[in-house]
Amino acid sequence: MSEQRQPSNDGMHRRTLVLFRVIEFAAAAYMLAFVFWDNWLLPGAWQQTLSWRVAGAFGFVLAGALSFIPSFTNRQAELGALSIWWGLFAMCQVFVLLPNGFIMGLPGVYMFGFAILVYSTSRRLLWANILGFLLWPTLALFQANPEPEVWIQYAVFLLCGASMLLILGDLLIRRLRKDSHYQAKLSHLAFTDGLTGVLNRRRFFQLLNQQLQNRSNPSMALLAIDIDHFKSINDRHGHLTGDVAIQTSATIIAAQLRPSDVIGRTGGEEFAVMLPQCSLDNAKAVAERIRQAIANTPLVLPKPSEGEVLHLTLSIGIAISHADDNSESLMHRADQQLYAAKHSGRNCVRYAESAHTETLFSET
Ligand SMILES: Nc1nc2c(ncn2[C@@H]2O[C@H](COP(=O)(O)OP(=O)(O)OP(=O)(O)O)[C@@H](O)[C@H]2O)c(=O)[nH]1
Repeated sequence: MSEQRQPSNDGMHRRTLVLFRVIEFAAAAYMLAFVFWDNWLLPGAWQQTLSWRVAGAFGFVLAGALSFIPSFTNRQAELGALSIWWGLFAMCQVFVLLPNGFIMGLPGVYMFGFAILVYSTSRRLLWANILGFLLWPTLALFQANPEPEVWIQYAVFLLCGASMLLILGDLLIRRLRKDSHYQAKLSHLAFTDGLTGVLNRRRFFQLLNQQLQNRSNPSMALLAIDIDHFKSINDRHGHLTGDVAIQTSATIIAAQLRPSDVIGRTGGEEFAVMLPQCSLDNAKAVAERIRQAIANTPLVLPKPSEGEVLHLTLSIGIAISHADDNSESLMHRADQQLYAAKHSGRNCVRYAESAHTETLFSET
């Protein structure tokens, strides 16, 4: 039926990507800077820990660099989580090697814990991240085999940290979901015609222009559709009945289309249908199917004309796109054919063989 695409969120996507790269490269710089910090605090310790710090920094640089490869750019959350796990792992190895490293390392573990929250964009990732948060320090603890009281102290801090991250992560995920739900709702409202549920005029023409700019597409067909004598329906039965006639027409037209076809309401009782990759012969068949479906479906009227039956008819104009068309020129040709169909007595399909000829295709 009608295509209801989400708006592209390119601006936001680019900002997130830039933020991701800044975080990754800043984390790498931080890892390396602490080599010198340790040397100042603990003279000589940096030599022991250098390789793990460099390895940690390498993980961050790698994640940042991968984000420049197009196939990875949509996987920032997973990439970020992996790099943070790796950073945490490298940092835990550093703690094992430093005297009193575990006590000194707790703030660092927490810092990494909070960093993984940035990349916990789904519940699955949140759980995986919390597992990483618990796993690496515990493994490092086994390696270091410290005094029992350090074990207990560490285990308590880790479990407190993990539960805190779980609560915060869950709150963040709820917020993210609410935002994206709200965004989807807003774009649905902005792109959809309130009466019929098909695309509104603005969105239809946006998509039409996009299709026409996509030069890899062969010719497309555009149908301009208008309900015949609609004013008299309103005048005789009232606007409520007129609205029902418009809604019913949209539903019947949409039911005749392929999933890749797009229908929009372009005016009061006017619709347009985009048929991508469609020859004139196929477009004529679709238009004729639509015309017949409407003509053969009697509309049972609502109150106050309950019980009465109305027979709607459509006039349809077809235009086939040229290489240099934009939405206006293509719509203009389809409209010309629609007016020709109206002048030929309505309830028929008209199309142009070429730019200069027009042919009456069907008539009842
Ligand atoms: N009920 C209802 N009527 C609408 C809506 N939008 C436009 N109209 C009415 O649609 C009618 C369109 O009439 P015209 O443009 O004269 O066309 P027509 O009577 O269909 O005549 P032809 O197109 O020549 O067959 C007008 O009376 C508008 O007020 C709407 O959303 N609901």
